[in-house]
Amino acid sequence: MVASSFAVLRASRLCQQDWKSWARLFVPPPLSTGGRTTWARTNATLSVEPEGRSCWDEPLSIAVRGLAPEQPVTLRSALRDEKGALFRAHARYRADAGGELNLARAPALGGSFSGLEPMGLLWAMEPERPLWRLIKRDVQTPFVVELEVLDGHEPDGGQRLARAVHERHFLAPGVRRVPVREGRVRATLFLPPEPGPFPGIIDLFGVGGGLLEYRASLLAGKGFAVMALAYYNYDDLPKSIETMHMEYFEEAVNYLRSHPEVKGPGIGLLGISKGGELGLAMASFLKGITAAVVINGSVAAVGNTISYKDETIPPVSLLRNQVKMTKDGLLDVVEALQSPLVDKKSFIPVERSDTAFLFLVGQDDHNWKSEFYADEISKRLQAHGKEKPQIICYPAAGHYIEPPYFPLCSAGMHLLVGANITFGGEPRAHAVAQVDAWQQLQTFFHKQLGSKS
Ligand SMILES: CCCCC/C=C\C/C=C\CCCCCCCC(=O)SCCNC(=O)CCNC(=O)[C@H](O)C(C)(C)COP(=O)(O)OP(=O)(O)OC[C@H]1O[C@@H](n2cnc3c(N)ncnc32)[C@H](O)[C@@H]1OP(=O)(O)O
Repeated sequence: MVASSFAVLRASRLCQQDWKSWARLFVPPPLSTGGRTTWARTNATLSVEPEGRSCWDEPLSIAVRGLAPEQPVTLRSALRDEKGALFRAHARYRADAGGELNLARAPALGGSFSGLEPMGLLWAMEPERPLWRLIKRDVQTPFVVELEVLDGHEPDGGQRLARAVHERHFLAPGVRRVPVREGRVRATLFLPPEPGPFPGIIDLFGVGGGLLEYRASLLAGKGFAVMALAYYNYDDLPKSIETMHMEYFEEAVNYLRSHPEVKGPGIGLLGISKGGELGLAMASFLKGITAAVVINGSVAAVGNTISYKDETIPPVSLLRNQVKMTKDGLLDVVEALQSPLVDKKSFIPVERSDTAFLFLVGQDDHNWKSEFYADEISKRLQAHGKEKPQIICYPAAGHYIEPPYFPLCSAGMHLLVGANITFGGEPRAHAVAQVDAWQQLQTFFHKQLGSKS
């Protein structure tokens, strides 16, 4: 791993609105009636559809009924992650002439977002704890989202008129979760409801390691057999890694390809960030990979060597003097990796691959130059007579392009750098990118891997 001497920077200025007391939410203040319109309606109802529960990647229909005509209200949302960190959003609205408010038709007038954003109360959530990323660790439990309607336009002040609690699940009904401990492989396989076989996909996250299952579990709900694969910092795998041995990943590919519920002949790969870089290396060195989706990946080995049999790809040089400081006191490392066109030995030999590629690129990725890497891969593949990859670029989207409705993580601790860095992205554009990217990658995998036969 890259050694780090950077002190951890405190970037609390980035922390969004500091809500003084969560407890105050539940203690409505008395209504002032002296000469002012009293709007509060105790018969207001908040409806969320589907009712009670849904999958995290499903859109919701949110409406309030029983308000006064043109009544100003504030909607608030909140959830806690499994570490107890609170994420919240709020937006100001006005009811229509009939005392109704439908988020599919009414624009938000301000708050955490503005304009017509039916899912803004989810994607615009911000962590109370600075630089904290919304991560789902246990996919067998939902995130519980609390929604509230408050009288007036003061997010901390108005009387609460209605409330709803909605569970956002990560396992669609019937999806099976199977822990995998086969040979050296440490993973979790998610299988759609029977019967199979299903197109198979290996899912890889990035630096930090561990075993994140939420993307694989959601994708299994779309008809794929998806194996979330750990490669370090999990179970009996190494805590850190100097060299990424492709033989480990080969074992995982072979395991999935030979699974009785996985349709052949080849499988798909999905990787983000370092996971995208690894996906590219797997597609270059290993057999049996028909399709790969790389989300903001690198074409160079970064931070560690990649090895397969007697070949090694050394990491690109770090350009420490290119690390910048943002006005928010974060490091910007986007210029801090040497180009693989200069450090040529660090360029992953993609030209050897017969895999079909889809690159999903956030054009405001500040982790590294994802768009440049995708373009260079495309040039290299075509120069070697290989199929031109599909590249989809998302303006103003940052590094962590997640499944729909995950709030943007625009900055945070980077374990490889050892400091808080900016990951880029503008919340609304990033939310749009996530919805599209999720659909695009499913369409791509269905086309390349075939639907279940
Ligand atoms: C010497 C100078 C160097 C100069 C360098 C110069 C240039 C470098 C230039 C460029 C470098 C770019 C290289 C980038 C390459 C790779 C890019 C990526 O891969 S981006 C990351 C993508 N990764 C993932 O998506 C996987 C994320 N997974 C994880 O992080 C972990 O699995 C985990 C979810 C955190 C779980 O792991 P674990 O159970 O072990 O976690 P812990 O609970 O023990 O926490 C560990 C650590 O993480 C902090 N943490 C935990 N949860 C969160 C959260 N939700 N949000 C923010 N932070 C979280 C936690 O506080 C712990 O931190 P600490 O130990 O400090 O307390």
